[in-house]
Amino acid sequence: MTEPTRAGFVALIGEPNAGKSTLLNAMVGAKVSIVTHKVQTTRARIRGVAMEGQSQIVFVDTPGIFRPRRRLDRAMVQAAWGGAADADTVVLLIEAHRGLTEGGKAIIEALRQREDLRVALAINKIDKVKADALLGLTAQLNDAYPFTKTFMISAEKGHGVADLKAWLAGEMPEGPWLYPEDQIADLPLRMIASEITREKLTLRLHEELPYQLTVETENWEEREDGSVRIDQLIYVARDGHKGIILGHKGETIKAISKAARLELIEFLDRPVHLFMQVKVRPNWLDEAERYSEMGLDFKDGN
Ligand SMILES: Nc1nc2c(ncn2[C@@H]2O[C@H](COP(=O)(O)OP(=O)(O)OP(=O)(O)O)[C@@H](O)[C@H]2O)c(=O)[nH]1
Repeated sequence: MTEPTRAGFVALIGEPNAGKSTLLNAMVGAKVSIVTHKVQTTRARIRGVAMEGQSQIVFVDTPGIFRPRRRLDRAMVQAAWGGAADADTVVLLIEAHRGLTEGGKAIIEALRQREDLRVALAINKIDKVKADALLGLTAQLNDAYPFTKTFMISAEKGHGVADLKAWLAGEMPEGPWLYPEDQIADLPLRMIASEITREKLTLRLHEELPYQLTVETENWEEREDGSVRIDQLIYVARDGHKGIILGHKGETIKAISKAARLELIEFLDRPVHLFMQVKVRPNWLDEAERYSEMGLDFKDGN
């Protein structure tokens, strides 16, 4: 007899930088969500689809849950909790070397308020600590919350990822698959292209600036010769920011554009012509349209 098909949603939650995007990419086996060393890089509720036997696991990669101050931050937190509430299973990532931080405690406190959730614990970055340190941390975390199951993983090195994935597959409810088997992400290609450019900007620019800009893919043109022309706009809040992104004689934006183009060529597997323009829009952080482009809800007021 063949196994029944299963399909469901898994939300990855945790503090910024816990390794959610890295884990998602490790399970889906392709780069779908941008990964950088900087915190709070994930804005949209990006999904990746993983297959394991007869199970289809749809991952919701949520923005790090943190204390929101600005409107954009609040929209991100809203999206994070929205992702958790829709999920069949939630996986909380805690960094092994940081242990139970104040931020981690706040998330656990919030989880306690929601009895409907099934939450597994994944202690990530175990490559950074000694094995005996993990026992104490596991006990401490399981005292703080009744996790369905505990995993010790290194999302980056791949340790424990297969076990976690196999377990999640078994947790998915029986039902038909939600996506075609070969589809890895339901993000529109335009959004993936914007994310790739935003990642390159984040890697290249310093400090706060990456959080004060947004990238939109305005035009996507498939050409007869098999190549694609992509036009992107980078919105910044200030003139000064525009100058930084352009750099001396346009060198910075050229380097960013080149890096993004190379990645797009690899991702799309065809020639790419990429054009970027930087626009100053003092109020982009308060414009509803910018939010829907990022897959976030815009709330009136603050
Ligand atoms: N040593 C080690 N580093 C890891 C591991 N998993 C992730 N990292 C690193 O931790 C950093 C943050 O990882 P991300 O996957 O971007 O974290 P995130 O939780 O998605 O972050 P936000 O998008 O800011 O919420 C990156 O530099 C990763 O390479 C791991 O298992 N071991």
